[in-house]
Amino acid sequence: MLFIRMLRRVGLSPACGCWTPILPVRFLGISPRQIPADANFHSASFSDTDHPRVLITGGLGQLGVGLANLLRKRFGKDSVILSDIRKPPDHVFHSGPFIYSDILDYKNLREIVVNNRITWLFHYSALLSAIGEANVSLARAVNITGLHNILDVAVEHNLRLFVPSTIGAFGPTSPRNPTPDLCIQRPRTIYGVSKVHAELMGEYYHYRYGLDFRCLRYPGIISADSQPGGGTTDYAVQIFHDATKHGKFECNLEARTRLPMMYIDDCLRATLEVMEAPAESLSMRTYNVSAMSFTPEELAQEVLKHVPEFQITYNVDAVRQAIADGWPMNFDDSNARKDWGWKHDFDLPELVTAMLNFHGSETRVAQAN
Ligand SMILES: NC(=O)C1=CN([C@@H]2O[C@H](COP(=O)(O)OP(=O)(O)OC[C@H]3O[C@@H](n4cnc5c(N)ncnc54)[C@H](O)[C@@H]3O)[C@@H](O)[C@H]2O)C=CC1
Ligand SMILES: CC(=O)[C@H](N)C(=O)O
Repeated sequence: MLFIRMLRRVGLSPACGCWTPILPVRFLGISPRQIPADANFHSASFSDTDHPRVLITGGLGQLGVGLANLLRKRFGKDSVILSDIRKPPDHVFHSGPFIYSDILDYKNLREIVVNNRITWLFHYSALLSAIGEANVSLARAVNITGLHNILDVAVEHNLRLFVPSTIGAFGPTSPRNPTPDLCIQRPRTIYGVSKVHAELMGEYYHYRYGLDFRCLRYPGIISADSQPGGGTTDYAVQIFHDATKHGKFECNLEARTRLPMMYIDDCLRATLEVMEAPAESLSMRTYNVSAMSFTPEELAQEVLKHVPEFQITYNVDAVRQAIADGWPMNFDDSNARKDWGWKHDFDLPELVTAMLNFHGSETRVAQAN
């Protein structure tokens, strides 16, 4: 009798031995916080359509604005709300709905989801690898406690949830060349530990409560019109800026440090594709995605083809180098390619051309003014 009561409490039926989805619903309180009447909602219409209604957390970092642009093209401007704890620049504020949201404030998150009838959530808030090592307790709060809030709000409101993971979810004892989806994961940064936790918690909530959790492990992402937020792969963004502006670049990783990388357009397209993939095509809930892999000296050689006077020097940052030395060198993304048809567009030459075109035109505009 006692045993049956225990089974019921954890949601197991003694007859079939199977799980029933008892939700981890928190105490239902009413948040004193209301979204101000003058919030920048651009008269969002929430009439029922086939389109998802999207919330992006941590949306003012390197990737969020680009993701909002892509999703707004597909689902309509007012269907996608960008949020962050920072103040948006004017062009972002005027490009579509923006709202303040601190992922550590659960009631505020729930209020936003309810008031805007959110159906898809892209959870981008995080402290990245290098900045996380400089502030472990904040990284632990944002990346782990914040994730718990996101998971709970997603399961409570039946959201489709995307959480990005990273090459940083692997460590020195993982196979590094190539790194498959399923292998040893013993990262040595708080960032990596929090991302392994996110992968496992998301998958657990999927199997335990039916949460539609989807996760891609991104490589280092390279973008032209947004700055990286404190990672180990940041050099591969800064190099283009310095090459066009100064003709030289000081790299904080060793010349032969090989890491997987991806152009932002590929990254954001992969994110939308996995979110739109039919559930039955997903044999897993966490996938590696990859495009290319290079070292600083290989990247510099490619830049040199366009900027003949370009020079690279090295001044190695010990923290970033130690992190990079434990990360994958090549990423095996064959499961993503097989299951939902992932295919990258940008290899190293196309990436370098796209980045230099952007920065070159910016520099020419600046010189003309
Ligand atoms: N950029 C990259 O190369 C890669 C990024 N990713 C993941 O993609 C996601 C987005 O990355 P990025 O845009 O590069 O990050 P980022 O560091 O540029 O931006 C993160 C954003 O989170 C916000 N944030 C911090 N604390 C918050 C809080 N308490 N509540 C709400 N927002 C908060 C920050 O204000 C910032 O705008 C992250 O989860 C990151 O781990 C994964 C692999 C590679
Ligand atoms: C690869 C990542 O997750 C990020 N760019 C970082 O370097 O921390």
